[in-house]
Amino acid sequence: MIRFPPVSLIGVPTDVGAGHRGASMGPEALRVAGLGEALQARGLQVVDRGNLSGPFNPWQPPADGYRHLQQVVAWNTALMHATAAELAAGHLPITLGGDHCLAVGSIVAVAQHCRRAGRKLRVLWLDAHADFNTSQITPSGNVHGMPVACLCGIGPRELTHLGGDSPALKPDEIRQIGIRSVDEGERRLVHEFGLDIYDMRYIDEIGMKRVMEEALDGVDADTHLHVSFDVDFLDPGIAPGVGTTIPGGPTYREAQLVMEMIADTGRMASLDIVELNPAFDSQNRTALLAVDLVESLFGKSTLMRG
Ligand SMILES: NC(=[NH2+])NCCC[C@H](N)C(=O)O
Ligand SMILES: [Mn+2]
Ligand SMILES: [Mn+2]
Repeated sequence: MIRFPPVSLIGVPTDVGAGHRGASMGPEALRVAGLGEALQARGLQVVDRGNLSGPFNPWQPPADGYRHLQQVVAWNTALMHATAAELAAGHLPITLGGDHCLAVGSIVAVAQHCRRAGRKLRVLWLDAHADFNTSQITPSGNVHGMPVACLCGIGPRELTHLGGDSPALKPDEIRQIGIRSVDEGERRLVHEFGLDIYDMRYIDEIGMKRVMEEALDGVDADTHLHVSFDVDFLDPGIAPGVGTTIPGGPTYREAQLVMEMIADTGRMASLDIVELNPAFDSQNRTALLAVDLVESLFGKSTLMRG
């Protein structure tokens, strides 16, 4: 049995970084699907901090390559502070998104926490997308397609400097898994930065077990493992409730294996659950699936052998 610290749920009802409205209903859908109760049933101490507040946004078209940049900055600033407070208290923060632009705020706080404690950081980015666009190359202007680039130091100053002068992440601290949609210019940039990407072709060829062994290689007792779980990572056949569905994602079994192998490390210390969009879901099934997978992240297993 892995021991986890008390878990804090931080709702962040945003869709300001997305191309469709509705991810702002994500935190409530996860609550309705029983996330808190499911973790409590696993013996965890869970506190729901409710939702952060931020600017109301009338929906606007992109300006200068970004949609809603100022609102994105405001929400991320709030999330960064909330995450930092939970980590300082020794808790395991779970961001209930909200769209994936939020990973800037959560991961900046996580990275600062690790630097201060002299701990190693490994980010696992579970996603259909690399989220490595910039205002020059984005096809959409949606900031949820840019957080990894911002964390690595390229993007609008307000986001690249959210936590101070140096970039929050070094490219070798992140592993991206499940990737199957990368835009033209984004592809070049990803290669330039040398990001470690386990795309679906690679997963097909070598299998999820080996992919996870590689992605988790080097994670040790001194590593803080942050999981950024974009629900569109999953195949849309099982997870239709997202704004940007890309076919050909991991199956239920593959996703379970990912979560179980992360749990086995015993090192997960923070988590984002993002991009759930109830407006595209039916009967909350994608939220229920996310809760099921998060239970596995926290050690629920049907394993009989071994
Ligand atoms: N977190 C996400 N769902 N990101 C989707 C990004 C889609 C596309 N690459 C874009 O920049 O617009
Ligand atoms: Mn995505
Ligand atoms: Mn994403």
